[in-house]
Amino acid sequence: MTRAPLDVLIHRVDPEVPIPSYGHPGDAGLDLVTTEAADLAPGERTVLPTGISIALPDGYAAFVHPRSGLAARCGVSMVNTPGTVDAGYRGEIKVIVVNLDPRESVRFERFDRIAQLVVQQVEKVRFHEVAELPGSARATGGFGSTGGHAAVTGRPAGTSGSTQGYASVASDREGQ
Ligand SMILES: O=c1ccn([C@H]2C[C@H](O)[C@@H](COP(=O)(O)OP(=O)(O)OP(=O)(O)O)O2)c(=O)[nH]1
Repeated sequence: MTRAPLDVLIHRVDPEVPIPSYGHPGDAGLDLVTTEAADLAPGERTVLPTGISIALPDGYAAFVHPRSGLAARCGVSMVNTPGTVDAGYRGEIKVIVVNLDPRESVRFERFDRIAQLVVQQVEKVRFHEVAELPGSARATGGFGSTGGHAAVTGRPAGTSGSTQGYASVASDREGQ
C-alpha cells in the first residue's frame, strides 16, 4: 500500500534552485544540488550550500547521504555521512563533500547534484538504568568478533617485496 507523502515546508534560500525531487517513484532520497561551483583537489573537502532550508515535523529527521554514482565515478563522498538534519533546524542545508580520489581533482558546477536527502521518522528514547542488561546471542562481542577484516601488517598473500600494509578480508571470504 502506498503511503501518502509527508508534507514538509521548504524555503529557497537561493530562489533559482530547483525544489528537491525524487529521481524515480520508488527512490528513498531527494536529490540535493550545490548552488556554488567548486574545485576539489585529491583529498580536499569543502562545505557546499544547497540553497534550501526546511521545517520537518517533530519526530522526523533528514539524513544527507552521498550519491553512489559520484562515489564510484569520481571518489566523492561526504565527511560526516550521513549528515543529520534535525527537525528544529531552519538553516540552509549544507553538504560536507570530500574528494577521496588519490589522483584526480573534481569540479562541481552550480546546480550539480551532490548528495541525497532521506527523510525518516526517528524515535525518542527514555533511558531506564539497570545493574545488568538482559542476555542476547551476540552478548558483548563487537568489532569483528565474527571474523574477517584482520589487519595484516606485512605483504599481501602471494606477493613478495612489498613494504606496504594491506587489510585482509581473506578470513571473511573463507567464512571464518
Ligand atoms: O550534513 C549536514 C549535517 C548537519 N547539517 C545541519 C542540520 C543540523 O540540524 C545542524 C547540526 O548538525 P549536527 O547536530 O550534526 O552538528 P553538531 O556538530 O553536533 O552541531 P550542534 O552543536 O549545532 O548540534 O547542521 C547540515 O546542514 N548538513
